[in-house]
Amino acid sequence: MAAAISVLGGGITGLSTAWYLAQRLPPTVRVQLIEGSSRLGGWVRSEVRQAGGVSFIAEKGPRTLRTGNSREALAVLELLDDLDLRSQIVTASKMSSAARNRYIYYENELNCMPSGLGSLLTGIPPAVRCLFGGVWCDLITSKNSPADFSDESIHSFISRRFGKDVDDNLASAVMHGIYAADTKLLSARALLYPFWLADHTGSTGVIRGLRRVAKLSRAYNSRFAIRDNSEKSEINRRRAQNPEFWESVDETSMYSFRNGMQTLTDRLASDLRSRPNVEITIGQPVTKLQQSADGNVETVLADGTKLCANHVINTLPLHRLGNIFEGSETNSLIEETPYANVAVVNVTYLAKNITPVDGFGYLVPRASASSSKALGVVFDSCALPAQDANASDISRLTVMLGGSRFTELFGDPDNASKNILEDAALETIRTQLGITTKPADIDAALGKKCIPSYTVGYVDRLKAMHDWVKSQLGGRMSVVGAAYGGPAVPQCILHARDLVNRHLNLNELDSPQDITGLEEIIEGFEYVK
Ligand SMILES: C=Cc1c2[nH]c(c1C)Cc1[nH]c(c(CCC(=O)O)c1C)Cc1[nH]c(c(C)c1CCC(=O)O)Cc1[nH]c(c(C)c1C=C)C2
Repeated sequence: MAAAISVLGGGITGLSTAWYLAQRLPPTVRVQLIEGSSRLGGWVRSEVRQAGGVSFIAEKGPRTLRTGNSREALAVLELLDDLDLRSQIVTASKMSSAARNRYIYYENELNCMPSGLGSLLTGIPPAVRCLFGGVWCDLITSKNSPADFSDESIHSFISRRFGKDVDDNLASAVMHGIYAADTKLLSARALLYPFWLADHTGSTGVIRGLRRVAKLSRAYNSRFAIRDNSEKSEINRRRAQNPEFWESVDETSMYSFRNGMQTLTDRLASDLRSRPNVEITIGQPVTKLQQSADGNVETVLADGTKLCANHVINTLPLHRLGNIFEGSETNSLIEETPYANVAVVNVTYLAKNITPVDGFGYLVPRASASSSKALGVVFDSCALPAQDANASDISRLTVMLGGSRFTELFGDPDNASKNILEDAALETIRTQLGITTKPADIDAALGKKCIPSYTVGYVDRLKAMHDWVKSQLGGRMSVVGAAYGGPAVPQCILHARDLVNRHLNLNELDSPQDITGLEEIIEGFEYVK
């Protein structure tokens, strides 16, 4: 058999994994990308819609990317550079209202989050006041963690150190905006690691402990910070080649593309299609993964086709993994990781500046949950006005509904009614933003099981997953994606790039490599007291 690698899943992780492989492997090695649904791109979906004679974009999944000097932000920028997408970018400058004004819906008002110490001088909104008491609480409260514990919920951790209000008013809102999940379930160890470590490894409280912890969390931080001279010189080379682009990036706080985020996945897909060593199969879910008689990996598809490869890189979500390893025991990460259901309702008005305030949008904390079915609202037109170039007199908003309360509020996600979701979005806009105008367009889409929840015990379960992956298919499988290295688009892309580099550094893809893709993530959570 000629050398081949299979990549399972055609979302942003699968596409970028296949792209890095195709880019870096010799053309004699085939890359097989397999997607079960009828389209590539996964949760990244930018729909072009029309109303009142104008067309506009409705993002159904992630909608913006951040700039900055982190490895993940730079990995995306490098990828855009390679895909020649620089001219498609639309940006929000660091001085824009979208970059500076982010709100929390608290006590029936939009509370603007401080964007620096200066902004505190103009008044402290009610939602933020608990922070001062919270800091004081941490400074004066002696160590109060149980002697022997390995993890706790974010809610428990924050309440214990900073007071319950800091979670109820602020942290729960932030976690809604990232994971669409409840801090009572999410893991403090996994998601607030430096803070958790400061508390866990000392007796001085979290804030005083952070300085000491900088050393202990070096392995964790090294996942996010530019590592060595070769990474630095690569960025410098690109800066010298395209100085205007990189200087404009320095002024930017976030960006997307003129025609939405799908520009990125579409370009990855079209680039892959143009490569003779890449084969793409869509519309065929994987039903089974097994070792073939010659020791390689056989991917069995729904129509019975068997694709053989020397190695398989699995980007499928955890809830799809269990049933393709027939007869083999799975592990706790696969069995116990819940995924959030989020309804994304795009609402468009034929009027400019319809929101009472300018900004990125707002998040709803637990403290306001009883009066809100929404997790938050994004002011899309305000965040990236350049996306409305074809229709300057419109306002696009996105209402996010559901999360851990989806079933309680809207019933079984499998039977969720589009009308009920759209009505809930309009009610949110009317009661929270005071907008009573009829929209020109409204469209709800359900992201069923779209974001993995890193719940309490995640780090230990990740280690079990590492051992399990190693034991499968004779060491010829690795995993990558939103369930492991973080759910953000840049995290998925960076994880894919790091994994491909790790594989290629070993060189011999036709023998078992024993790389799981989880090594660095697990190392990040290790420390010596
Ligand atoms: C479909 C809804 C999503 C919610 N969270 C995510 C999605 C796709 C994933 C996500 N969102 C953010 C991050 C952190 C990384 C980052 O760039 O900051 C992740 C992993 C932050 C974020 N939250 C919202 C936006 C517009 C962004 C920027 C990145 C992006 O476009 O996804 C708004 C928002 N997202 C969700 C809710 C409930 C919400 C509320 C206003 C859930």
